[in-house]
Amino acid sequence: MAKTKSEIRFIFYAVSIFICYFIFGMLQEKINRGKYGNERFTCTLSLVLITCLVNYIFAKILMLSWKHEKDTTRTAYYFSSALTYLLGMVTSNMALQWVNYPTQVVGKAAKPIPVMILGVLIGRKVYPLKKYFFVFLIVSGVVLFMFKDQAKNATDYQQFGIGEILILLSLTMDGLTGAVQERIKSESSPTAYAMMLNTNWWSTIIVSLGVVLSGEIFKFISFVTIHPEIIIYLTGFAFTGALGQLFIFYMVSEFGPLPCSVVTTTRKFFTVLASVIIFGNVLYPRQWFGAILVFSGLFLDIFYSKGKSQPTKRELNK
Ligand SMILES: Nc1ncnc2c1ncn2[C@@H]1O[C@H](COP(=O)(O)OP(=O)(O)O)[C@@H](O)[C@H]1O
Repeated sequence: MAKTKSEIRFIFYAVSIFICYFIFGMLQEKINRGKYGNERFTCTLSLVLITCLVNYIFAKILMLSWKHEKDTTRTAYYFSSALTYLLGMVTSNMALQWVNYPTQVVGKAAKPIPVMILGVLIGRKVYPLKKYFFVFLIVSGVVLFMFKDQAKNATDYQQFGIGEILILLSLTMDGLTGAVQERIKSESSPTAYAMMLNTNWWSTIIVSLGVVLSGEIFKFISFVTIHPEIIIYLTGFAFTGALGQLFIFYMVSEFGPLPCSVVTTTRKFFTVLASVIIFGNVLYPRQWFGAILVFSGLFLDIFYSKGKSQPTKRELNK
């Protein structure tokens, strides 16, 4: 019975993440890759500051409404996961100044891999061998499905450059965030709200310093004054991000960072799949193969990994 309930919650969180981040993704592209007059928006730190601040306020409001158990998580854990979470966002948004949106999304679709590897090396998590295989199937399927063939024109051919390095850095940061979250989850099992509140509190402080010390704040204010139309995108971006993040933290605190990254990665796949179906585009054989890999990986994972996860300390103490 409890099992079915937790499965229903998993599906509910996953669908909510899909919906929120679908809108979030469109706005992210609009903000980072859109043209404003003949200018581009490049205030990445300010953008991340808005995200963290709104996430913090959102969690704070939610926490006001009911009583919570005392959170015993070490501040050093929250601080380090906040720092890597922040660097992960800064580098992935910065990458968009060098590579286009599909390239960034395909690159970041590999997220479950660093989350898994660093979760084992640093987060003290143990996975059965088959779990590596299923995750590998899902990630390779998503990447195959979304990967765009290189442009035939030699001048369009892009070298491995700053954008790609930023994506790799971002993936490493995401993996480290997951690893620290894994430890938090197993040592003190805080609520989703407490995790969201503390992570965003520390990241807001760190990124505020960055925005002020780098002087980006002035550039941001002048950009918004000249192009006020961006405010509506920024508002929508922050709001859908905060709502989506609430479900992300529900997922992380209840099921862990790996299932969470598998959901966010398949979300990207389903977004592209839906647009292919809606616009009646034909799938290339490579995409068919990718889709089969994704569905096989998901299917196998659901049927063979069920109930095999390590219980948390709190569950053991119950
Ligand atoms: N484990 C996590 N802990 C905290 N925040 C997360 C986590 N996973 C995702 N997020 C938040 O959700 C946003 C979207 O994540 P995701 O869909 O994986 O896309 P991205 O490729 O931008 O990382 C991230 O920018 C981050 O703010």
